[in-house]
Amino acid sequence: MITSERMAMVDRNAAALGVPRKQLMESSGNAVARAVREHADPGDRVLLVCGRGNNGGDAMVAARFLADYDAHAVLLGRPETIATDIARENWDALDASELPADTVADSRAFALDDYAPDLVVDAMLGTGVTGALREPEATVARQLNAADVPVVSVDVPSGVDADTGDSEGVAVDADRVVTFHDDKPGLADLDAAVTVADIGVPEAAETFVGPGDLRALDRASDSHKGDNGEVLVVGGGPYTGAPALAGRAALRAGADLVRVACPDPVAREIQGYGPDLIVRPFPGEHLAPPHVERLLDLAAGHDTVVFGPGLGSDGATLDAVADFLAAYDGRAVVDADALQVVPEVDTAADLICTPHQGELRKMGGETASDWRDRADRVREFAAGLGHTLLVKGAYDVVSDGDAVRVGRTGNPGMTVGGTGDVLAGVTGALAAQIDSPLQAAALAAYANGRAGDAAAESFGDGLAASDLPDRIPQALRDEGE
Ligand SMILES: NC(=O)C1=CN([C@@H]2O[C@H](COP(=O)(O)OP(=O)(O)OC[C@H]3O[C@@H](n4cnc5c(N)ncnc54)[C@H](O)[C@@H]3O)[C@@H](O)[C@H]2O)[C@@H](O)CC1
Ligand SMILES: [K+]
Repeated sequence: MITSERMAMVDRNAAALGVPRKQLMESSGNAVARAVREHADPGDRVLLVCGRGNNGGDAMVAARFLADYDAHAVLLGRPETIATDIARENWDALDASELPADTVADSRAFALDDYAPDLVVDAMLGTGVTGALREPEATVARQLNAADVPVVSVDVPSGVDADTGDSEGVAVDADRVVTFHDDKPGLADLDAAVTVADIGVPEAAETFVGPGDLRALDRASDSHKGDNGEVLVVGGGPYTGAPALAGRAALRAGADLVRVACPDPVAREIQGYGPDLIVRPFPGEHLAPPHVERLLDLAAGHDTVVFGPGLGSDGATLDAVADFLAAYDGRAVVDADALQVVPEVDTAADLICTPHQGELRKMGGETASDWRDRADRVREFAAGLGHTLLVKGAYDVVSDGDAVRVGRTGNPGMTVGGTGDVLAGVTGALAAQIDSPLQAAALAAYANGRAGDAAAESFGDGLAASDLPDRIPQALRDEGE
């Protein structure tokens, strides 16, 4: 099953892999023509009703594959109003090839009987539908539903929401649906036979995080209306730079506000770095159980907590981490030494754990040299743990115990200390903006690697972790769109 939102991401990722949407449309149209062949005989009259979006484009392609039928394409609207370049190119190709095609500008001009079809291909609207069908689509849908003619719908019956199966007004009552790439949740309860057509989307477009995944952020900024979240970084002790790097990275990944809770001496140093980070010091040299109550209060006012950068592995510190996690029920990123506590602790929190492979082994997980084997193991381990894992490596493997995503951006220069702190901060900020922890972690791995790649262009293997945060904003933009 795939939602329309995820399909749009995968589609963009496929284009980035060199399989553009027009090529997918060609496969889709071909699949539609194959379905026609199963339900009608050569010479039969086939009416292809095309909308002005890419759903219509699929049927325009199909018309080219049906030369041995009496096929006729009807565009609902004037050609100038076709919404996408690739649909228009396919319409122009029909026109230039002098294949039977005409346009219907308004509902009064359409009468199904004029075509006397043996079969209708419904390509008015696909996943791009919003609201109730407008005219002339609504009238055409009513005529199709009233007639005794078999209807094959392209991708989804026109008017039906592919994610929910709902329709706000009239929708096409299809006999058969040819849907693309993967089944859609909204098709399950319809009275139609559903065929899933493989249209040649490489598996890599789903597995490897790509520019399409950046859409998760666009959507997040629509729904949160500018509220990009507040992040609390809990870190510092033996190390000072780590929480500051994580905090700065979280700001650059779009968090509205970042506070760093750290021991007094670390706080004084972080304040010296500049005005961007708000510091909430606690007494002593390192985190310990007496600090936990105050941390919990503080955490309650934040969307996510990034736990771990520079905390160290003092016994009292690890006890404090365990106490915190046992009582916390929000969302947190856990990194570095704090990770070893996670498998033992019973927590209601929603955790994203970001171990490197050594830390994963310390948590009881297994690694493997081949990334595919590693992906299987990470998925199993995440399922057992009940949390999301982002296992760092040349290929970063992300899993919530169900789905797996792999980030393959980045370069060997990033083995320098501190890049993990940056990643933890970016993950915290994205997890404050994106609902799915899997998607937030996957995008964080991708953006961190891209920022590292941009830094390597200037500094090669001499890159430093502090080069990364300022390169995160660009790494979170899709320049190819
Ligand atoms: N990977 C993909 O996502 C692929 C998608 N393809 C096809 O592309 C379709 C999606 O294409 P689009 O995003 O262009 O969307 P659609 O073709 O579904 O519809 C978009 C058009 O419909 C209009 N519209 C929206 N709501 C309406 C309403 N209630 N009444 C009347 N008109 C309405 C819009 O103004 C727009 O012009 C898929 O369903 C599928 O058929 C395929 O070509 C291949 C690959
Ligand atoms: K359709």
